[in-house]
Amino acid sequence: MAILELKNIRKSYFLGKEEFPVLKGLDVSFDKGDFVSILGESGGGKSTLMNIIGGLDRKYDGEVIVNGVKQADKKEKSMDEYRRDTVGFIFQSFNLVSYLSVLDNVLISLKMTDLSHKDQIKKAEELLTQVGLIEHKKKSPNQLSGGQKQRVAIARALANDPDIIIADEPTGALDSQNTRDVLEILSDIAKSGKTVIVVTHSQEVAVHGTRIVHLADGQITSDERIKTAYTTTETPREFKTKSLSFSAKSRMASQHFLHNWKQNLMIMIGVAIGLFSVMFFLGMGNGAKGYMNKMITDLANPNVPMVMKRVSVDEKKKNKDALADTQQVLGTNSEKTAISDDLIKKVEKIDHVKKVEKVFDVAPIDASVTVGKVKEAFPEIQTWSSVNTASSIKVGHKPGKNEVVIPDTLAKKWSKTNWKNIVGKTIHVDYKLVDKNGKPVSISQDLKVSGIVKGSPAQNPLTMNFASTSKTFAAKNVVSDANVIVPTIDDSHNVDKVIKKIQALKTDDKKDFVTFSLSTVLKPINTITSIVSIVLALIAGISLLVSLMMIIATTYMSVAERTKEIGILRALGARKGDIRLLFVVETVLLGLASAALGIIVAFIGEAGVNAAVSGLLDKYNIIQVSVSAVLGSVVIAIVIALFASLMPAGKAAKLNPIEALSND
Ligand SMILES: Nc1ncnc2c1ncn2[C@@H]1O[C@H](COP(=O)(O)OP(=O)(O)OP(=O)(O)O)[C@@H](O)[C@H]1O
Repeated sequence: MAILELKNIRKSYFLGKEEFPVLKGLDVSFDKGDFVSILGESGGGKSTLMNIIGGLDRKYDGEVIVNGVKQADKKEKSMDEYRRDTVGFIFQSFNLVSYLSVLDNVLISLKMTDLSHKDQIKKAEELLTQVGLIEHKKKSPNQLSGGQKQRVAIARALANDPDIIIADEPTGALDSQNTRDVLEILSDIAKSGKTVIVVTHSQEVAVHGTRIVHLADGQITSDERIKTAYTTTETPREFKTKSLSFSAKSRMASQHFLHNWKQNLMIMIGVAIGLFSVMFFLGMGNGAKGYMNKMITDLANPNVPMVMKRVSVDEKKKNKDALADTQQVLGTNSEKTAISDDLIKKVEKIDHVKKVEKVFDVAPIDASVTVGKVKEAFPEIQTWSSVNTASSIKVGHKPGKNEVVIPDTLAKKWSKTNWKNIVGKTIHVDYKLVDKNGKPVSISQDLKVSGIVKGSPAQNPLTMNFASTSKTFAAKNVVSDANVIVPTIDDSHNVDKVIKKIQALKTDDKKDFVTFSLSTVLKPINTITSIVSIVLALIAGISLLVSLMMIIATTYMSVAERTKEIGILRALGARKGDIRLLFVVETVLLGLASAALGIIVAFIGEAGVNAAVSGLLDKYNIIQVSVSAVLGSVVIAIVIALFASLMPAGKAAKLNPIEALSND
């Protein structure tokens, strides 16, 4: 039975509206085991006929019947399957894929089968043994002679065990010895029961076969049988063909990526610089924000607000301005700023408030502190509360009964070298306050130093214990109610909520309190730092647009360079989508490699800059590249790569396989 029948095949090319008929109602059929040579004058339509037989051309009239089954729908998908399953191509110019080894070239076809990877390699090696090239399997095509290249191409054409082998001038580029070798192999293929159809101008080739068909003016003009077709007992194919798997495509993409490493490295450096800059500036923003927060929170707890009596009579004044009014009189007018227990209870009742501590913040008159032989003035007395952080104490602990925490510069007045030893020693303080009758009273106290904080007595308060200070004040008829209260809030997320409620508390329609919270000071600082670092990162990100253009341009170039390869893959049965994905995967690989490089450089830069400025910033890491910035840069790289590959990969997929194959 004929394996292939062509009935009334008509094919015309059109230039504009003008029709150029090439095949004009051609009828021919081919048997199993036949070695058919198609001869004819140049331009007679031989290649056109081969493209139809090979399933590369779908635009013709007439019927192609394969194994008794009419090629009915001629849809792209069924033609891909047909090429993969039924035909094997051999070209005059070999058409091997230059960046793949001899073995990998044969494997392309085998990757479109359901054989295991191990069996695919076994089969490829058997085929290379069959064509006498097994010892050359690791070579690249450009390390082979013309005859060897054609034998690799034959092995590749045979790999998926097709019924029909189509060869377009297979010996056209070979010397006589190689021509003889190739013809022998083609005869053997026919003897194995396959149909070999060869287009040739050479009489030597033609007489080697079993049948010679002449084509002229779009018709078969003669059909001469030289020998009977070879007969063999059919051995059924031991595998099925299938489309190229994702892993096979990924492997090919990575092979080309590595082959093209120099060009890819240049692009990677470009993209990596952009990604590095974005990560670096965001990391600098994080670091700067963190450093400023640390500086401030080392001094006081930002989640603990300070609450003071509102003295302003103007109810419309915002908290910020009313706070300034209170602060003007806070240290000196204890009557006006004293907070009664009833008011404290109001704060205690607010949701999320765990406890309320009482604090004095007073600015005494004629205040001096005597440390050993040195007497120093000091501006302010405060009492310890949760506002003060334990970490602010460099040596010692918070003040207990009749104890005081002093600034370190004062401790250094006592002893330059052994200043820490002042902890546990007693110092003397003298100051004046105004009592309840408005009369100045002198207070003189001996206090034990319990701890040392950073600062100077000219600017920093002496920090005492509330209970004992309150007692001292009461003994001198000085107002002993706190003038500051410090609520502790259960969770930092509730701070703003509680502050708002405190600001809204009223007695006789007049607001009770003003508040001061470091978190409100930190907020604008953090916002500004974030904005600056994001703007810098965005400016750096512009370079990523340049990278995007660079990848688009190089992928287009790559499609142009690899047009022939695309044609070969399509001829072997790869689908449009396979071609698209090959380019997309390779570009995504490029994106990922760029991201990896960018991340490495960002971490090196981070470590370098942090080490360089560590001395200036108390060992604080001013560059802090975050995990989200790292993950973000990977995502950006992938998105850029996908976006950049979209158009070029689409173009590659749309290439007409016939035109792609004839590309020089
Ligand atoms: N894509 C095309 N568009 C228009 N005309 C075409 C196209 N491809 C082929 N032709 C024309 O169709 C005719 C047959 O071409 P074909 O390549 O099939 O001839 P051939 O017999 O294989 O020639 P050769 O022996 O020189 O390879 C030629 O006149 C050619 O110019």
